[in-house]
Amino acid sequence: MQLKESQVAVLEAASADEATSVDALAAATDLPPETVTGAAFELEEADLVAVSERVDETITLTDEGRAYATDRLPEVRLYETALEAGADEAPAQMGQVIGQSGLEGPQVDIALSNYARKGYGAIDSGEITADPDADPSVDAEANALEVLPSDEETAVERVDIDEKTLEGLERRGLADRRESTVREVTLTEAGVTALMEGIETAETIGQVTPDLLTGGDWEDVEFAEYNVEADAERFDGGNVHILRQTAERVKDVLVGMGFQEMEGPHVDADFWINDCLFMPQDHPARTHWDRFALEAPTHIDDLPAQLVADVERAHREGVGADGEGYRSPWDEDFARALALRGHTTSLSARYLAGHEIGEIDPPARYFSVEKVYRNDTLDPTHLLEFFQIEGWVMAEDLSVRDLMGTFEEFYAQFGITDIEFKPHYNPYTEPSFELFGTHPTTGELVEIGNSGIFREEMLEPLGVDCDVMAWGLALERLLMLMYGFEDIRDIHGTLCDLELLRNTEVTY
Ligand SMILES: N[C@@H](Cc1ccccc1)C(=O)O
Repeated sequence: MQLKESQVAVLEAASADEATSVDALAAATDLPPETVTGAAFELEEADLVAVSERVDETITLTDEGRAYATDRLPEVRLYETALEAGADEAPAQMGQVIGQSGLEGPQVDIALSNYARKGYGAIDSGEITADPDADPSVDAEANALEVLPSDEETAVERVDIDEKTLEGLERRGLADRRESTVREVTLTEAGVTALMEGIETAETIGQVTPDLLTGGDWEDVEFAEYNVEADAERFDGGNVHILRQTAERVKDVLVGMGFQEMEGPHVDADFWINDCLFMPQDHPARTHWDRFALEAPTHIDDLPAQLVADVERAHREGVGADGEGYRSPWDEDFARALALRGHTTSLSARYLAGHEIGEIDPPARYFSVEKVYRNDTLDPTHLLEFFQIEGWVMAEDLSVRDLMGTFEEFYAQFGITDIEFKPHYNPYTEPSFELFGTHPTTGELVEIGNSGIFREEMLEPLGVDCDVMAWGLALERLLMLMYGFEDIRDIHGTLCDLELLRNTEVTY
């Protein structure tokens, strides 16, 4: 029998009595694992070996995990120092204990945040106590760090550590879990017979070289076949960001619900952002604290004169027999100031006023999924810019039931079926509702949007004489509910979670 060199090597290294892993065969034959896998499959085809497959989970320590495996966990070091300082008898000064513990930088925070959680003691107004009954030798995380292998080479198959502890270590970034397919090769009877009868090596060429081509040898040699199933190195290619993917899904869903898309400027006149929405000019959101003003140009050139007059009248005098308006100053120059839009309701105002695509007749439904800008403080749920899912429905007779039903239908498409509503106030809607959803891992209520039915004072000057219900929903918060991350910075910016961005598939 004649076989390729790699096949002969694998056949000779394999055994009929026990299964040998591809990695072990690679070590024994000095061939790369992908070559061994290829040869094994070819031999299996010829019935000379059997190949079995299983998925193994390997767990390794990260750099930080390795450091704690040697130096001990920060919270354990804090506990031991606290004991030395007598904190099991009387509270000790925290600053002093930390100083003595030798903990530095971020390790201090890590120690503090795990100390009480693990029952080592309490920390209160600058003082620390140590629970005399706590016992670091039964600390599940500390013990796990000791038995976990420290590098890929010695990574073991699923060690005997309970799931909760492993999850804890992973969350703290101390251990990494990875799944891999392990293939094992066993000689078949035919394989054993073939080996006994003797096998000749037929040389095959894996790669065409310039020498082969110029020398003409390519005509005589045998080329190896491609094996598309061979194990290959893990490769992380480019990917559409999940925020962008989800924005596309949201658009698809809304188009499916009969909505048309609005477009408009990111920088707009306060007139469209605020005045058309019956937002008084002295509203706190209109101060320089909240908005990003433009340095140049500072003002829009022109605004529709009749509309400006109608909006000004609504602000000053109100609308309808009982309307009172704000009876406060209204200044066209103030309305013409340019800013980055703080919501995309500016687009709704432009479209409803007939300023974009002409007069719109009921029934009509419009949406946009676009960026808005707010001068907020950065925290786990706020960024300076985010995507708003804006939308409105214009019809003769609309009620709160239509509004709630629309949200239920929309969010159900993303698997979210427990929306809650809270009465709210907006100058431009009455009634108004905030929307909440439940975070899938923390169980906390997360605000996901704001909505309502546009009031007369807004619609009359815009020339709309039927009902309009409307909303602005946060795309990033929808993502939070879908994928369970807790910090918006996991998907944005320098702190983002690359694994999450690489591995998350957007489904709906
Ligand atoms: N503009 C509101 C959302 C909204 C739009 C339309 C009607 C009601 C509320 C916000 O940004 O929070």
